[in-house]
Amino acid sequence: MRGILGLLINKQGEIKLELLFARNLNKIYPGKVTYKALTNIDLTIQKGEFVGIMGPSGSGKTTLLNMVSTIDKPTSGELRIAGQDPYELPREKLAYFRRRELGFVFQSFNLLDTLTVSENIMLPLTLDGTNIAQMKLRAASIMENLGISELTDKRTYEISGGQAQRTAIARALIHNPKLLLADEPTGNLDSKSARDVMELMSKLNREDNTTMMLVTHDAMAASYCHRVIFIKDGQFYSEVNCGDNRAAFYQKIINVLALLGGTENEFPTVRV
Ligand SMILES: Nc1ncnc2c1ncn2[C@@H]1O[C@H](COP(=O)(O)OP(=O)(O)OP(=O)(O)O)[C@@H](O)[C@H]1O
Repeated sequence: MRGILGLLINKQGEIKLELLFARNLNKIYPGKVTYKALTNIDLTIQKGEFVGIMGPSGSGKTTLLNMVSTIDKPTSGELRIAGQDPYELPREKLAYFRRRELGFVFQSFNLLDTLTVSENIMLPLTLDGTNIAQMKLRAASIMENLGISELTDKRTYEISGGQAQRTAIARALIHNPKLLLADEPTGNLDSKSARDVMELMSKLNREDNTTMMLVTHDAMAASYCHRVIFIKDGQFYSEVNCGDNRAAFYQKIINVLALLGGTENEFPTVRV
């Protein structure tokens, strides 16, 4: 039974909060030749879940992420984040909703070179007008939690890729977003740093119950999720669940990727 605010009561009588609820999402890109990038996508993510999205190049992953991140409106379908349809909000409120409720982590880190690590992390709070002492406290606390306290005064060009991604994750989480959206967060990292970043995301998900959606080509990264949804040609293809054996989950992901096809270099599946 589904109520308001995304509350769902399952057959066992447990109350679950649907952080993300998407039904029948369709996206048609207009143009001389229109292109249907997503067809009837259903996706539900419950509070505290860590969900991966995979699929070959051009399958619609970024399009889906853009819909969920409220950057681009679906052509049709229903979307709610924590019970709110973001596209019902007027423009200014939508920008505020995106800033308050969502956190973003990108492949290219998107840090500002002119700022120190801690200034980068505090950036979302400066936009909200939080006072400086409070911002510094919050930044120090999250940096300690993410193991990057020693980077406080460093500039972004003085830190490694793995440290830059940790900084970006700290920045994404400093305002306690309801949903963290990560787009290929390991795409620019060597395999050791990639593992470290995924370990960190997994820890944040477990310990802080942070809800996460991860778009990736990387089976190793995806194997840190609770479940992975595969899309192909803009449509749902299949879903695999982690269960309690991550090695077996990794193998299941590899198997689906093999069935999905794609170019040889598309899925870097060699990280075991
Ligand atoms: N603005 C746009 N206008 C027209 N077509 C687009 C637009 N953006 C994406 N597409 C098309 O929609 C399809 C899905 O693109 P999308 O970027 O979502 O795929 P993807 O799975 O993220 O791919 P990749 O893994 O290569 O990043 C592709 O065929 C792409 O060419």
